[in-house]
Amino acid sequence: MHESTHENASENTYDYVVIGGGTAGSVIASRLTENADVTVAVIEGGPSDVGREDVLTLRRWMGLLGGELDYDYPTTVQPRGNSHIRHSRARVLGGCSSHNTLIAFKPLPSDWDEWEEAGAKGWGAVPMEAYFARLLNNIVPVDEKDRNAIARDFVDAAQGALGVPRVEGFNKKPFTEGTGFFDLAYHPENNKRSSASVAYLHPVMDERPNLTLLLETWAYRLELEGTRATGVHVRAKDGTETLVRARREVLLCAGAVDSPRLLLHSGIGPAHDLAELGIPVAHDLPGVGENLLDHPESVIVWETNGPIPENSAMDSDAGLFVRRDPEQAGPDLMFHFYQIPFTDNPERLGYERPAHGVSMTPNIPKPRSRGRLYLTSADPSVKPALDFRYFTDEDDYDGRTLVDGIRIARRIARTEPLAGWLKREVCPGPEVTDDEELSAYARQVAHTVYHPAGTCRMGATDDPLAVVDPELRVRGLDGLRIADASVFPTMPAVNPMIGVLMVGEKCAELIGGGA
Ligand SMILES: Cc1cc2nc3c(=O)[nH]c(=O)nc-3n(C[C@H](O)[C@H](O)[C@H](O)COP(=O)(O)OP(=O)(O)OC[C@H]3O[C@@H](n4cnc5c(N)ncnc54)[C@H](O)[C@@H]3O)c2cc1C
Repeated sequence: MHESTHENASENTYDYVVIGGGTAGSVIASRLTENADVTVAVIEGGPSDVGREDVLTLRRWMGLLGGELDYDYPTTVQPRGNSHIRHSRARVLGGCSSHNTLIAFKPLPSDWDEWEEAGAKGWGAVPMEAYFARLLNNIVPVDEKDRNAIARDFVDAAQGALGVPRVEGFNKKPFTEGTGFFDLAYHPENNKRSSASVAYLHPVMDERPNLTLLLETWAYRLELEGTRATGVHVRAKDGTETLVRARREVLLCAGAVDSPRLLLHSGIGPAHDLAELGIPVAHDLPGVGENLLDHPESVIVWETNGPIPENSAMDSDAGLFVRRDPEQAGPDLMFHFYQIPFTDNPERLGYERPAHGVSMTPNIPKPRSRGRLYLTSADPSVKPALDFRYFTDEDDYDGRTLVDGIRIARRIARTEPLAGWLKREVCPGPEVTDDEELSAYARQVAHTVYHPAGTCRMGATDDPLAVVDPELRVRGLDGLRIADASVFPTMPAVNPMIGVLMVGEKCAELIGGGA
């Protein structure tokens, strides 16, 4: 790794400038620098994760949320949802793959095919398969020693109650339903993360003089010359401001919140909104910040008869997919099973956290509500507004899905061998039974699975609301691609990180800079 001194223009010029050393950015920087003739600078807002046990130990993930390594974005008031949700976004090398739970699902064929139908030509299931095979992360099933007895009994009870298949290895073949332990990107022998940074940057960062990591450095405005992006203005930890230049391309990988945020502050976005804030319009691109997607979830909590065994990979190691509507191409309800009482949101409504307990968190794989990210100030240090418009879809599909989720969760809880562990339902509580009350509860305590996406969505070149074309190039500009969760045209039914890593792999190939 080369240390930059910010001294002069030639030192601050690289072939490629990657903004955001997160999940997708780590993949791209690593792949591009396989070619020793190519120079790459990574602008990363956070510090290195090297040697940081608090980051590298998967099971410590919850301790990172809301802390100094979290950008911690609030949501706007959600009239039909929970206005108190804080969206964790990691400020550290590896990005959210350095503080997430590393559940590793290859997106389903129907997810990719939906992208292709949305105008992302070349992103269908068949061509995308190759990128999964390339991933360097250690993707393995939850190890036997990490399989907690109550999680095993949850899987048995889910299978018994619903008749869904037991799945051992969710990535082996496409599924519509099933229950089992997840695949995780981790090293079971020491519970170490196999994040994007661990898998892609750690093995090479001290060895490649063509890779420069500018850590704790914040990108606040793109440099445009006419319609060409030529670099980015950054501020280092000590306050020094520099222009980092790209000879070939700028690659924006700052995530679903910060990629559109940086575009907007650079005058790239809906012209009317920018003008209202006094930001000079460089390029009118109405889709920037639109199509804000997420996987919303709710929670149902039980007190257990006694303590739960300690062993686990990360306290939510098993889950369940259900397809209520056989017309759907994939699952339409998903559950994480937590071996802990997850009462953060219910406590606001007066519920108490039991000493020992478990939770099921039903979520909506294909939510229909769409939100929007926008700026409220021309000051780049002011956080953008995130209006997810949770539970606002016309037919209340999203709200109804969570009600179904609570009912299904109760059926599983009544079924052995899980039933014998459970003392009582803490929240919403057995007395809450009618649809309206369940819906009100489910939405008030709603949480996020932390999957914001879609705010710079990919689409056909002539789609006026697409932000990037199928080669990830920002429409109407040169020298600028985006590769991260923001380019998702639609939400995969499964957890998105593997999809983001695959976007990174494909982006590196599109650039053609690899070895
Ligand atoms: C708590 C949590 C748990 C999750 N669990 C799972 C899971 O188990 N499985 C799963 O599939 N998905 C999970 N996810 C979602 C998944 O982690 C994300 O969708 C994915 O990692 C996003 O990758 P990205 O490349 O889009 O952005 P990120 O990984 O967030 O990368 C963005 C990077 O850009 C940097 N950055 C941003 N703005 C700037 C700027 N202006 N200047 C410089 N640097 C900047 C950030 O510091 C960060 O490193 C979880 C997310 C969270 C938060």
